[in-house]
Amino acid sequence: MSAQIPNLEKFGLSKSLGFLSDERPLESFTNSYFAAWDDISGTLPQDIRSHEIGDKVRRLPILDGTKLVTELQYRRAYVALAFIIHGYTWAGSADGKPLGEIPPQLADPFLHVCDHLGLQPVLSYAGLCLWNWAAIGGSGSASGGFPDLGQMKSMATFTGTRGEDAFYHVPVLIEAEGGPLVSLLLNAVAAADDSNDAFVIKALNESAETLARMGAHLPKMYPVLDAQHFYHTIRPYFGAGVGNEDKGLPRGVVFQRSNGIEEEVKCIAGTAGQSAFFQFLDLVLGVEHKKPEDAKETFFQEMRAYMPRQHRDFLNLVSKLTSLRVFVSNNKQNQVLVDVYDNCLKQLRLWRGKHIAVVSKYIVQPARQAAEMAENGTSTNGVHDAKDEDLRGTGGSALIPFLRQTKDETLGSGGSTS
Ligand code: HEM
Repeated sequence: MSAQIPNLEKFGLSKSLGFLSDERPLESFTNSYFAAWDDISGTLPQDIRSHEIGDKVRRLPILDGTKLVTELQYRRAYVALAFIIHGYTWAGSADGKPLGEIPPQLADPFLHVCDHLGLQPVLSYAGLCLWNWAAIGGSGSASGGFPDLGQMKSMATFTGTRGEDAFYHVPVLIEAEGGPLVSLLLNAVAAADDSNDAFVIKALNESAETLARMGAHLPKMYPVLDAQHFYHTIRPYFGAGVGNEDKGLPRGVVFQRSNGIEEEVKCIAGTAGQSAFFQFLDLVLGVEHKKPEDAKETFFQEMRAYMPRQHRDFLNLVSKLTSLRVFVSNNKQNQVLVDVYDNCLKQLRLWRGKHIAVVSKYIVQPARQAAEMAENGTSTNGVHDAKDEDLRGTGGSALIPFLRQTKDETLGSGGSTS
């Protein structure tokens, strides 16, 4: 009897695009009632530069979030409101101090939208990447496939630069490339349950090829996104309640409701570590990550709270399936099976190695330079704590040791890493 494989459609997932879903994100609201949110999110880079964002938000009417109808409208609202809230927080006041109190014009609808989508009230990976892309001038590439980096635009950004677009869209390209693996690997799990070695071998071979193609998208970031621009100008806008207590958000982020109630929240900042796709790969392939000694859960378990409810529920079901690692270790006599499994894990490990190089360029190196400048007294932006503080990931992880550990845990059968 085949294993109970979850139905992708029920969780809003696509057979070809995986967690990106078949329906493309809305570029604007079809209901003109929400036009004010489109307007503010559309001019965010200019309003941030001029610090007009604070006044614009205060002049906003309180729109009724319960008038949103479809999932696409809710996602559009999440992207627009989350970007406006982070822009308001970090650039809303002319004196440069963050504004940790979010007024009812944003608080009321945003908390409703997050509740509906099952998301924490903060700009997370779904808002930065999954639901924040469109093809420039139409549906896709000239050849009819998924658009490439130069053909994509964001619905919302903080700086309006192509570099910021690339930071959001390279993950989208990787999710799109890897999308077919969701149904393929689930079918492989079912085939393993039916002792169909031939199908599992074919699926693992295809998966290894797809993982290699996913890795080829990562360097696309390099020519478009400048590391200093990312580190000093874009990344600070992702800042959330956790880790910014001494940077002007002592109570985290406080949502002021129109009924007078204040809701204090401390969330971590958005990171691609919140991608459900990579957690899916780890689960079906049987990659296990250890939690730090002093922690209640792994980084990956913690990140599930920051995924849309549908994605979290899907992963919970997948985590109950028997992984392909178990099937391979029960069939060690089939050397072809062992080899294709090991090759697949090797490709995932290589992807993680390439990702570490990206993180080194965009966080570790600029953080070191900033720390050196601060030590030499040549810093102009008051960065004194780069060594201790900024070498943590956006999601709060201990960055390079964490990413190395994650890569090293991506083992082949019998613990192989070659
Ligand atoms: C400038 C580009 C990037 C930077 C600076 C960056 C930074 C980071 C950091 C710091 C972490 C550690 C977790 C944390 O946030 O605390 C992380 C994890 C992660 N990132 Fe990235 N990242 C970048 C690009 C990407 C891309 C393009 C993807 C593709 C979807 C991606 C996927 C992941 C995943 C899946 C993890 C979890 C660790 C793992 O599974 O290996 N990142 N990233």
